[in-house]
Amino acid sequence: MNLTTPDPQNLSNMKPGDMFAQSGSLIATLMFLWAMFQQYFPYRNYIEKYFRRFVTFINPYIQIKFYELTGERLMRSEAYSAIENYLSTKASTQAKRLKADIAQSLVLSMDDHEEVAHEYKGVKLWWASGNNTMEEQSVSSRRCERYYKLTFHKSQRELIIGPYLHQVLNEGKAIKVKNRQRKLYTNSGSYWSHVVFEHPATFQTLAMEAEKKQVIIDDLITFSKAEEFYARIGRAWKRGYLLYGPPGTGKSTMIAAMANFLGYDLYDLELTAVKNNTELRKLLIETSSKSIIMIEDIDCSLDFTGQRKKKKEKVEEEEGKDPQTPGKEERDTKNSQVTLSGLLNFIDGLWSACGGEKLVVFTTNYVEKLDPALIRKGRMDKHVEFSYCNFEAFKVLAKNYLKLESHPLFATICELLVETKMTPADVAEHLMPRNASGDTEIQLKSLIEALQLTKEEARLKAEEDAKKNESKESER
Ligand SMILES: Nc1ncnc2c1ncn2[C@@H]1O[C@H](COP(=O)(O)OP(=O)(O)OP(=O)(O)O)[C@@H](O)[C@H]1O
Ligand SMILES: [Mg+2]
Repeated sequence: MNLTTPDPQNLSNMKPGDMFAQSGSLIATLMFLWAMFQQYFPYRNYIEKYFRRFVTFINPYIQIKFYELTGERLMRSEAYSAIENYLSTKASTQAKRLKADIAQSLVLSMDDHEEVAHEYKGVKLWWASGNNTMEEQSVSSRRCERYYKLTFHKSQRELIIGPYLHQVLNEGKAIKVKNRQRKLYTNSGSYWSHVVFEHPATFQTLAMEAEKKQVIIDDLITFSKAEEFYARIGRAWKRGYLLYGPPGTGKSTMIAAMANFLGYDLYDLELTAVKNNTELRKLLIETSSKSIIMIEDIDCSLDFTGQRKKKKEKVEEEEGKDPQTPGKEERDTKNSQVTLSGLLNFIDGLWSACGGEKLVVFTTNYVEKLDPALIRKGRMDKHVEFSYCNFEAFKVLAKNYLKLESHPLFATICELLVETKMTPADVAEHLMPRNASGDTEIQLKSLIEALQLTKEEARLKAEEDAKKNESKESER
């Protein structure tokens, strides 16, 4: 037998196969002898135990197997799928046989019985994929038990089992979140149903001052990385946003951009369809982590305090209407008994912490109508005002819609936007393509005309209001 001693310096970075080759296939010989032994020796079970102990003793490598299915109910193991995702980014450059799947984009992972080598902090380790075909006991069928096997030198045990595996699992989970198909949930009663979320809005295409946008982006990044911070200060990992401003100024568009930016799912909660606080709690417990829960037009979702109802009845009486006849808003909300305290409980109660990493976003056209308890800091941490289109927002729209960075007509538009209130939605409408020729001047001129018209209308209205005020004062 030709036995060579491996260099101890390189021992821990040597592939197990190379190591055995260098040691003159000692183990292969032992295995052969063992096979012979098994066949002819009657006390093989007893000896097998000692033989395995001996092999383990002389083998300097540790192997860890991560099986795909775990538990009595054979659920897919989280560790397995995290490793699969982690290796999909690392292995696709090394492995020769890959499996392909499509989530948000093409995802490649190692095929069965492939092996790739890695290095972590100068230490070599090997990942291999494999499967065992198992006979099912209860059902007369076979199932395939997939696994990933990690091999490393036993001198590196602490480094690999500790920091390395921690990194693999975390990175793998993050890749999974990035690659998954995100969902848009809506509730009918106390049940969520979902479709694939495919809104194309991004912060880049959102017409808003660059500085204001950056503040929001930074806030979102800080939030998404603050798991440890929230745990340390003992607060649920969630953040409340209140977006307010006139219709068509981009509140809903911004929520879609936030979801795309963070890679979160979106839950569009229709409060008027929720019967009571119990149903609300059920719905909210079912929301997953890494999600945005949005409640649009919160001011007209529910009659939270009763005060508003009284106020409204008073106004209707003043206007000579019968307060008993329900308006549209009331008809919508009368089936719902969700209360303000029910909603507040959800925002800062115990079960809002379930799952963690959630944004709660409210939108309204009338921030002044909201109950102060609902929007105080700590509940709605960040208030973002959406306003009429200014020149900076217009330039974003012109770039998106017309691919224009500048144009001689921009100066006129800039002047008009200072004097006129037009929403980004209306501006965008004028920038939509009008003809196949792609002549952008047509859109810009159409916008200028609309701005001039709006300006004139506003001037006439202001004159009319002034006259009314004058006549009221002269009456007094
Ligand atoms: N700031 C913006 N940036 C880019 N597009 C915008 C912006 N504001 C409005 N739009 C365009 O106008 C349309 C309507 O905007 P959006 O639904 O976001 O308004 P909103 O503020 O949510 O209105 P509402 O208060 O009525 O719900 C969007 O589809 C988008 O194309
Ligand atoms: Mg909206």
